Amino acid sequence: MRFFGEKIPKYQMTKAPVSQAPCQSMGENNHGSLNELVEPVTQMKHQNVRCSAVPAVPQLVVTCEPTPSRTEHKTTKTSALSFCSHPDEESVCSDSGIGGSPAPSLFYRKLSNSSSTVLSPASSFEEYDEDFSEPCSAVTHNSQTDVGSDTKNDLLKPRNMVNSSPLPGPLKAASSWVQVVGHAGNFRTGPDGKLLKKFCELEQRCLQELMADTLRPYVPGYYGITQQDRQDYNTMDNLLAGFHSPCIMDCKMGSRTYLEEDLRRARESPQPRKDMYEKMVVVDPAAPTPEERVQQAVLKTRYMQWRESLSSTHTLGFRIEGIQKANGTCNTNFKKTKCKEQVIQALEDFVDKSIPILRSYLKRLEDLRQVLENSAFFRSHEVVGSSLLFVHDRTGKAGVWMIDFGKTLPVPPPLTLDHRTPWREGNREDGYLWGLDNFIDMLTTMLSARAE
Ligand SMILES: Nc1ncnc2c1ncn2[C@@H]1O[C@H](COP(=O)(O)OP(=O)(O)OP(=O)(O)O)[C@@H](O)[C@H]1O
Ligand SMILES: O=P(O)(O)O[C@@H]1[C@H](O)[C@H](O)[C@@H](OP(=O)(O)O)[C@H](OP(=O)(O)O)[C@H]1O
Repeated sequence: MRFFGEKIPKYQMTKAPVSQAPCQSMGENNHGSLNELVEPVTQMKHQNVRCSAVPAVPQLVVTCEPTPSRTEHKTTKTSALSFCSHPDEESVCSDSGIGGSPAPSLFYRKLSNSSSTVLSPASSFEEYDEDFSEPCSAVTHNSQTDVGSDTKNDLLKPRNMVNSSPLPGPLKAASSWVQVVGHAGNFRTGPDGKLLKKFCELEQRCLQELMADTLRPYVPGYYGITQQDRQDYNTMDNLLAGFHSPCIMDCKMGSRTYLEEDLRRARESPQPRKDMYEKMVVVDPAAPTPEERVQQAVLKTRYMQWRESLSSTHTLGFRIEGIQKANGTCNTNFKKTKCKEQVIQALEDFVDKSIPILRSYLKRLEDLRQVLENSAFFRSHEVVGSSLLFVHDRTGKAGVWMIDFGKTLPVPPPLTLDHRTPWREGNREDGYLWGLDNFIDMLTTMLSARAE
């Protein structure tokens, strides 16, 4: 969801139609549809107007200590609106290792969503604390078992992105961070224990707005832009701070993982991707259509829809992306975790069958649901590809936060979303609350089963 190099995110240039799109018929309890790309929608009339719901972004300047080990000095950010432009920057990772995004200047590739259970580079969280010299290299995950992945490059590139200078004492907590899934090379640990995520203007706008919304306690605190080595980062709280050897789970929320705008772009200028074809056939050789087989490539939206139907995204409105256990074991092999029983089994394993932890998560999610239902931000945004990050440790401390707002878009007023209505193209609904309802029901079921 990164848009490095883009002048203005395309998503902000388009106002999606509200009612004129034809409705795909979808069964009950199914918030997704696999057909959108098969039949081009000719009745849609998109207006290319700038979305007025996007507020002006105040200039933010955050400076931080230069990296002593580097010859390049950081420059102070002067304009919060300018994009970091890395048009030549190669994809930092690829699950397939064969090509990556068709538009490398616009998108960053994803690394860490592995299809296998792997051991974290460090065997336990405590080890990260000791590793002052390379905080992220020890904590950035890579799927060494991903088929076709260019493991050497994948491992090296993220490390090269890391500020490898020794950190002074008070920053020790900064090294206590682990990335479970997501695009490699997107993060750095920053000063004062903060987390730096590669700049994405959409995400910045959301985080800024969220700081003034009732959702604030449920998102990482946002501290503006930090520039390091000529790269801009959004600076945010490290949600793992204060946990000891945490267990971490990333769940992607919603019944849809691509934007309506992505569909429109795919129709207007289809860019079949070989890397996604490869990822697809590794999981299911029979999945590509004959046409895709000839092309040896699939559209991203088609790949995303396939991933949604394979996992619990369509049936439950959320899916588990990855789980890191306290002992450093990391499992990102949840692509086919689809039915309730499979999800419950993964959750039981995640909490190590702990009833108090389950109760804490349930309470936190119920509170979050209440806040979401009344949040001005939430009602006015299509929240796609965002995750809930679950964190607990052996002391019994547990928390859940919303992360990843790179594909969260304001909807054109007066449109508002309830996040439960099944998606029909044009209504912008994302199924977030439907997924949260299902999650809460599942935890409730798990707890009542244990009470029997
Ligand atoms: N504020 C945070 N505090 C602690 N860990 C975080 C935080 N934000 C992200 N992470 C870690 O980084 C991972 C990836 O985060 P995020 O989804 O924001 O990245 P991404 O590269 O945008 O992912 P995606 O592939 O879904 O686009 C999370 O699973 C989590 O382990
Ligand atoms: O989990 P998988 O199967 O590896 O697939 C990736 C996943 O859907 C990411 O969410 C997506 O990034 P965005 O959410 O940012 O679109 C990425 O697209 P990308 O390859 O274009 O980065 C996909 O490759």
